[in-house]
Amino acid sequence: MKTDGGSDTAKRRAGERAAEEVEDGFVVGLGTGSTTAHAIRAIGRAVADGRDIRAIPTSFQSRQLALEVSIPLTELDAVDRVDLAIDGADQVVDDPDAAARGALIKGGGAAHAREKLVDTAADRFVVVADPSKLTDRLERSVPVEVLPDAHTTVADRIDAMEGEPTLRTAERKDGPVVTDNGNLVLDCAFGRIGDPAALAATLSAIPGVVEHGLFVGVADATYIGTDDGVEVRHY
Ligand SMILES: O=C(CO)[C@H](O)[C@H](O)COP(=O)(O)O
Repeated sequence: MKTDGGSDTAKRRAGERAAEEVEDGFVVGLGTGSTTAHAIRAIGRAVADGRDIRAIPTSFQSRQLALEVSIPLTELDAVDRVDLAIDGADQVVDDPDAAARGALIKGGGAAHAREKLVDTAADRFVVVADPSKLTDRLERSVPVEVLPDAHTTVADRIDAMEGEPTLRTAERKDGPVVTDNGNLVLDCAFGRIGDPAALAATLSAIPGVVEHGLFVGVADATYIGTDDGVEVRHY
């Protein structure tokens, strides 16, 4: 499983604190990544204690973990509502004065298409993060999932926007990363992103783009695990 710079203690605190928000009868969206994995394990313990919870995973990885800890699974088209989604992030805008406060870059695990689907469908979306994810301005490369046929045409469009697209390559397979949806990922560097909402709209409009990892105005709160406790930001 991919892990980033933050301490595992901080990730665990954030994940377990978010899992406390899951009530009896809830349908919960399960994000992807090492921080969310702590929430999934905690939800598994709540299920083992008799709590009635159903979950919608956002990736093969979160589905496998949910099965391992015996959380009953469901699908978006089988439920009337998703009460809560818990998901990690690669960067979170944490400047109280920034217009884009709470905006995220996601997709470090190439799961951002399903994550965006489930996170935006939820009544409440809680981000779980450690302090290494916080920033005053988004500046990591933005993962862009593309149809395989479109990877060169989308890359050309990104170049024309003065971005730098790089086809994500697999670590233990020759060739590119293939997403759970059978698509490819271009990691697109734009430097410091001044207007994430405008960039998000531009990327969404490119033919062949399935989904990008900019989540703007989507999160309701971020739970930041630290080595001392958990800080909560509400948006
Ligand atoms: O967006 C994601 C996967 O597509 C993850 O949520 C993000 O990469 C954070 O992962 P981690 O908690 O392991 O740092």
